[in-house]
Amino acid sequence: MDVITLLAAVLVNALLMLLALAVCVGVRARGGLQAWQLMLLGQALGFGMLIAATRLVPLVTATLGVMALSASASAMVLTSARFLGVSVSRRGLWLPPLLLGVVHVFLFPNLKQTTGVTNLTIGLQIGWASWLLLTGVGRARWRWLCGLAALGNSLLTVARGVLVLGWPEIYPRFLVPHPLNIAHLMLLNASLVLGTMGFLLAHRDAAEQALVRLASLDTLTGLFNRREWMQRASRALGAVGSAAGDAAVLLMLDLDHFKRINDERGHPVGDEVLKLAGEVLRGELRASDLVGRYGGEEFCLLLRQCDPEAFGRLDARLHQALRRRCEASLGFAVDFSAGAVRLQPGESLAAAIQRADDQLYRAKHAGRGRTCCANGVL
Ligand SMILES: Nc1nc2c(ncn2[C@@H]2O[C@H](COP(=O)(O)OP(=O)(O)OP(=O)(O)O)[C@@H](O)[C@H]2O)c(=O)[nH]1
Repeated sequence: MDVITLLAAVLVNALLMLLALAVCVGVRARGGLQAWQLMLLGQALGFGMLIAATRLVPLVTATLGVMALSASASAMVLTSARFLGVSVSRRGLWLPPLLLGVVHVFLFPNLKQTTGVTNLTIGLQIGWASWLLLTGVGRARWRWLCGLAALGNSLLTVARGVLVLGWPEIYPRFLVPHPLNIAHLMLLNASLVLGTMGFLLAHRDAAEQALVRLASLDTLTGLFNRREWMQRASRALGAVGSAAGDAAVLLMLDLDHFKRINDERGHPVGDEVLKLAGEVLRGELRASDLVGRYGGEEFCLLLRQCDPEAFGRLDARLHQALRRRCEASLGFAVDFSAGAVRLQPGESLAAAIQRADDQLYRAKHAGRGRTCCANGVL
């Protein structure tokens, strides 16, 4: 089989996938997919230059070709890191292509050395990507697909480097239709396709997770929205019913005179107060407690294992923390009224919320800035 044809096939394949990605997800696809588009572009440019090097100023075209391939391997590392949500050294990304270019110029046209250094460098770069992918956390299928494709590619590239440096007499020159060259280019082509499929899956997973987050969180405060909180609280309530003595408390909390804050200081300041309230609630509660924005300036809390003494302390802490946070950040204090009930075995969430709301109503009418409790909370 003709190696130039295979090289051209890699080039065309990379360009077609680049085009398909641009059409399907756009050239400005966020995060990892954009880096993968750069990786495909680097492959196309690199192999295009290597083909050109057979006819045109080989020193320049071959050097630019290996630099493009090395930059493309860096883009593969960047793609993996972005999808895995890890950071990688920037220097580790741009230094190999630059160094490789310089070294290539100095060693040219010594085939053994240029080929050895090029293959070892690019092989190790791809190995870095595969290591990130295969050791990353999570059970995502795409991680294994891309990681194994990169591992195969990396091992074969490093092996070529070792072979040419150690046993140059048996190393097949790149353009010779030797089984090793054919196998390498076929594997490279397959790994480009598998990598593109894998990272598209990763892109879809990330979009799905973002949608789930959007559907379950309140955008202003970052707390659970009403629907998500109700679902989680219902599930927890089931557990409370079965675990006698869980001593769970439901607390409904409503910021005081919030309309006045909006009217007198503006809606953006009102939004800031809501954000601070969200931060205070997140900061003061335990991981096992469930907090959500119930609507407007109203919040719902389900406090597990909350005995009367602990509840008294928490309630005082919440009132004080909100006043202090608003005073420090906005220059005026904000307080809240709240109603608390202890969950009864077998009680529905709706019934418990209604009881807590009655207590909240009492707190508002008793002068605000306080928490009213049904029997048994304190
Ligand atoms: N800035 C801002 N305001 C909101 C948001 N959601 C609801 N509000 C406002 O919250 C205000 C709630 O007003 P009220 O229900 O009268 O309550 P209040 O003024 O706190 O009175 P009390 O609860 O009796 O102390 C209304 O003006 C709503 O427009 C929001 O996301 N941002």
